[in-house]
Amino acid sequence: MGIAGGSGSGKTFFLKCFLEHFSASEVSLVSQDDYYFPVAHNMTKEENKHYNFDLPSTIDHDHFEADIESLLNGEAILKKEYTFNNPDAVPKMLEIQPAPILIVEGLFILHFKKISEMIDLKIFIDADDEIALQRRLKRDLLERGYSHDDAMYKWINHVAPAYKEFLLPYRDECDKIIVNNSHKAEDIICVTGEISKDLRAKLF
Ligand SMILES: Nc1ncnc2c1ncn2[C@@H]1O[C@H](COP(=O)(O)OP(=O)(O)O)[C@@H](O)[C@H]1O
Ligand SMILES: O=C(COP(=O)(O)O)[C@H](O)[C@H](O)COP(=O)(O)O
Repeated sequence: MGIAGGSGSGKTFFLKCFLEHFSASEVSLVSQDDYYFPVAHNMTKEENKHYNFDLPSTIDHDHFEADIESLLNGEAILKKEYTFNNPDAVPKMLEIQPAPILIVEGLFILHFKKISEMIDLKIFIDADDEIALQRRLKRDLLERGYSHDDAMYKWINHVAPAYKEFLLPYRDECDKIIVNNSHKAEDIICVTGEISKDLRAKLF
């Protein structure tokens, strides 16, 4: 199953609700964010602001693809957690076990052809630009230590153009488009309930 959607659309939120319906041994999850090519730790704030993290070329997609293939072949993988631009965070080594349901999540999973072809159920989380921006601003200011201006700079110059070029063109090929403009969890809880019921009936 693939979960795509722009930054702030609610991919992580959707997954959190979805995973409530399963035990750990039933689902495994790989996130595109864990496959960023490493960037220099001594980047200045200014360099970080201009580094575009929203291009497919920033992702080690060969490694991402290989790990997905391993999991589909029933082999566990070992992956270093991505800690965004936080030099103080110590990345954990994540051991991901294969499971009957494999979820692949991220911005460019539909753009990476090989990955897209491996996905049976494609889900697109869709939120209005303004709502996604407000969610992202909140996160960037509180969790990532960006100023309002720097967060806006990234949104205008990196995030929004990447969404148009590398994500939106694939929206209509998805099996389900889930509109997530709400500030409440009910809709997502309901839709994840339906999808998990279908999957359970098919797989278990
Ligand atoms: N339906 C919703 N109800 C309440 N909060 C939501 C909803 N959808 C998203 N959010 C919140 O918006 C923020 C961004 O969502 P997130 O899932 O992190 O987006 P993404 O992973 O696509 O960047 C998070 O703080 C999340 O909890
Ligand atoms: O978050 C980053 C990088 O963070 P930083 O620029 O702080 O290193 C990317 O810009 C993506 O837009 C993330 O998308 P998502 O919100 O989908 O995880």
